[in-house]
Amino acid sequence: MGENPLHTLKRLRRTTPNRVFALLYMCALIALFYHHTITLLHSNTNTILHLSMLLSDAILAFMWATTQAFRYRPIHREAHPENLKNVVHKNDYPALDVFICTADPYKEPPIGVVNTALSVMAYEYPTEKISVYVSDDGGSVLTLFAFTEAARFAKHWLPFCKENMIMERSPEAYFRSKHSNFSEEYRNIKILYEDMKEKVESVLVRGSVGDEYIRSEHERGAFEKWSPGFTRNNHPTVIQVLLESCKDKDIGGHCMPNLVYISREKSKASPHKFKAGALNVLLRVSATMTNAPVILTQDCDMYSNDPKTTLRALCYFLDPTLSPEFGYVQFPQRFHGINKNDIYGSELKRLFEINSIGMDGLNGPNYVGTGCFFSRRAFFGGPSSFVSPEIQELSPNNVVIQNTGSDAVLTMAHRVADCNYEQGTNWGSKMGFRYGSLVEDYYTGYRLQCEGWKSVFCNPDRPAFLGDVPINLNDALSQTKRWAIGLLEVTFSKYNPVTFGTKSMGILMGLSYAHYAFWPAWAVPITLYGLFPPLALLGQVSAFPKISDPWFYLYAFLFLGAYVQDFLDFVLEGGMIQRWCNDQRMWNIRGISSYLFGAAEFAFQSLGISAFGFNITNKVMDDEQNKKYEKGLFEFGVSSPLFLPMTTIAILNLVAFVVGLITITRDGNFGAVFAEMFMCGYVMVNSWPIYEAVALRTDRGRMPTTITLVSTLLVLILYLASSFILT
Ligand SMILES: O=c1ccn([C@@H]2O[C@H](COP(=O)(O)OP(=O)(O)O[C@H]3O[C@H](CO)[C@@H](O)[C@H](O)[C@H]3O)[C@@H](O)[C@H]2O)c(=O)[nH]1
Ligand SMILES: [Mn+2]
Repeated sequence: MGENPLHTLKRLRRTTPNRVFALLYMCALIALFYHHTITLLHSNTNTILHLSMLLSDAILAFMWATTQAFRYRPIHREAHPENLKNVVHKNDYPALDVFICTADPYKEPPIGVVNTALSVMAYEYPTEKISVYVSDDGGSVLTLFAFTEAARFAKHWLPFCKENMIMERSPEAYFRSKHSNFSEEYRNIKILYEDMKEKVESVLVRGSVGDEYIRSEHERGAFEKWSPGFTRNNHPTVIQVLLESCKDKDIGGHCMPNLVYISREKSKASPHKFKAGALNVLLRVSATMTNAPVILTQDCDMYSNDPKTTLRALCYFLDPTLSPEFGYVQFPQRFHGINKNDIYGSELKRLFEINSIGMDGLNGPNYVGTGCFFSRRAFFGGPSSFVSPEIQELSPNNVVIQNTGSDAVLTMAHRVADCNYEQGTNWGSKMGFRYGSLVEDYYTGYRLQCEGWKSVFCNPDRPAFLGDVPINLNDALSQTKRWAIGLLEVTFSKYNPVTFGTKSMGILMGLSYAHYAFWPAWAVPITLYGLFPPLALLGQVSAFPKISDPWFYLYAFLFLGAYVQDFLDFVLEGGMIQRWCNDQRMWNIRGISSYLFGAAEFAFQSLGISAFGFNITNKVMDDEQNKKYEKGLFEFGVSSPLFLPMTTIAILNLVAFVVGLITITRDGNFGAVFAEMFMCGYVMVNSWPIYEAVALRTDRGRMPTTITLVSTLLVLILYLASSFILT
């Protein structure tokens, strides 16, 4: 294989400068803590201020240390699917089971889920080897209806894509990108699609499947499973084989892939474990039907943007030289419809790309919930410590001999989808996707890697998958708030990455996972840096060294060093400068909203005061909001408590800055307050959309008056309180 490798990798040139800089920065940090110590020892005033700054800097320094793991050995990989033919014949490609999760037809419109399914069904891959399993946690007949329609449409769509070598195999994306081809074939397929879409959407609006849409007794039988007592939280299992490989043919007479709809049994009496629970049901049901050795997990909005993606993944699966510990290939989450400057930092480039290439040079990237090809074996214990499932049929090496739709298979499939099936088994603890965190993706990948599995990051230029992003601030922040809660669940478990992770995987991998586990800790320095410099200005005390003090330059170096390096990381990975500016703004905003509230909710839950769930991110496009998003305007609009701290801090810093300016013009000692003024200025620049929303806008997306009023009150309270602390 030497001449025609399946994949290659190269180490990035920035590695050595990164390491040198890390040493330099570490020395600066030691000096900083020395300075903190002497300040605390030598002054007997403003102890709370100094301790707050010390705590903030300690957390920032710890987070800095964790990022060094990502910068230690970043690599770029490239897959060469054109060389696959030298290694294996098409007929010997492994079978592929695709898992698509959806959970609410009103937040995740079924037509979108259908598009995702169609895009993978149409992969450039032997069709009879593909099986698509759709998990519907919404337990909705509307979603099943959409999929019965999709099964029919697929018989036209798959041959159309393959004959015309189409790249966008999600019909919605295809018709969006190509609206000027007027061949008859194009027109026909478009009519079929529009027709399906209209039916699916009108059924959704009506909330039930009308008689006129039911085409056979078989279909009627399926829809009648929604008997009167059927609710999304309490219903029996529904499994519907909509297409059966090779029994069903497309219009050209070729095989269709398997397409199976599953809504697992739900009962109020047993916890369903959200997405991890759904994925484990899919693991088991698919085991009874096809038991493919390769599994692809997909969120319902993440459609395939490149039909050759599975072949890229195969380059790693079929390489005998990769260690036997190879567990999964992760493609980054990438998105469509992000506005030009990415105002909400939705690209999450650091999370999905920059940190991933760093981990790729170690044991491999973390799992991000979607766009990931797993070896089925990875869900059953470590590479050399197989954990056998409770029944032989679920074992990763079991060969299924009966047909997907046969009675025996269906009986078994129903059995393993029961809500009580997992009682007394290893599912969720030692087997399958792991329970115990709202970020089941992060947690599962982490546990697999602790068991010894390695992974690979695959980031082709053309995005392999594209998904939706939240288009209003509240949705965007609620999503990261859920992540923060999920991460804290891991941090405060016995699997904390600093202890358990470093022990199982070594210091660098442990630090990589610790970086995420401690994300919510950013709330502390970001909040304190938002409060103390302006309060110090107002109280005429100093939080930082004066400009004439040599220590000032240490602060300047630490601030600029971190910022410039962050900027370079972003831009060298192909990021746009404007997007970086918004990315760092959103980092600040998340710190004082998502992370702060996530930590608070986690604390309440731990004390038994409240319980949290998985709030699904909205994927419905509101036209008015979308227009504003396209223009790059922040959408506030709702009186969300998430907006309170950021508005308070924005107002406080503005007031302090103005007061600071007045004192400077009066007394003329600019150098004494430069650092505090600079921090206020920095907060103000990042708060620009907030000022706009509070004072300048009149549209529905402006800051609700209650938020502004409460925030102003909070500023007053903070100011009064600070006069007791700062002396
Ligand atoms: O009880 C549930 C809740 C969610 N989902 C599905 O999980 C997916 C992700 O949900 P979404 O609301 O889109 O959350 P995001 O925050 O956008 O998702 C990210 O974060 C999640 C963990 O919080 C991961 O599961 C996802 O893969 C990752 O993309 C969707 O397909 C949902 O249908 C379920 O199947 N069952
Ligand atoms: Mn999502």
